[in-house]
Amino acid sequence: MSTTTDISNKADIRLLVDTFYGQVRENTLLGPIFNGAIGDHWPAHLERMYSFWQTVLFHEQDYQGNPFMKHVNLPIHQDHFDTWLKLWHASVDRHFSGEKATEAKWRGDKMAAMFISKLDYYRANPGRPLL
Ligand code: HEM
Repeated sequence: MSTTTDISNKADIRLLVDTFYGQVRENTLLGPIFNGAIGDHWPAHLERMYSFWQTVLFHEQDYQGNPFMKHVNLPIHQDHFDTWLKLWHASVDRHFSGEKATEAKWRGDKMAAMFISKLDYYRANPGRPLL
């Protein structure tokens, strides 16, 4: 029998996001990229990420923004996304199980795949917006 419960409220999202970015910051591949871009704005970044996942998982319009464009100029490739996903899945599994936990991992997978595909396009076609 499972000993963990599902993601069910904003406190759960905070725990998940805090766990994930705690791992990210210590990761030798991802840590320098995040710390370089975010500097001393971690509290603001975490607040945005709580809102983002609240919107994605619970359909509450808490987050507004254009996540992809924040990644366009970062030096990130497949191996960074593989590591991001490994840490994201591990953070979800560490605390939660159930429908929302599965969805959180699935959404991470889909958005990472979409980011990689769009990054490939932007790098191959500089100055030519997709839309
Ligand atoms: C290689 C993997 C990734 C790296 C290194 C990365 C890095 C970053 C960094 C440095 C920022 C802050 C940018 C800034 O404030 O200037 C950011 C923001 C963000 N990232 Fe990522 N990211 C990655 C993958 C993802 C994925 C897969 C998702 C979606 C599930 C995601 C969602 C977001 C969102 C929502 C923001 C906030 C955008 C805003 O401020 O409105 N990231 N990311």
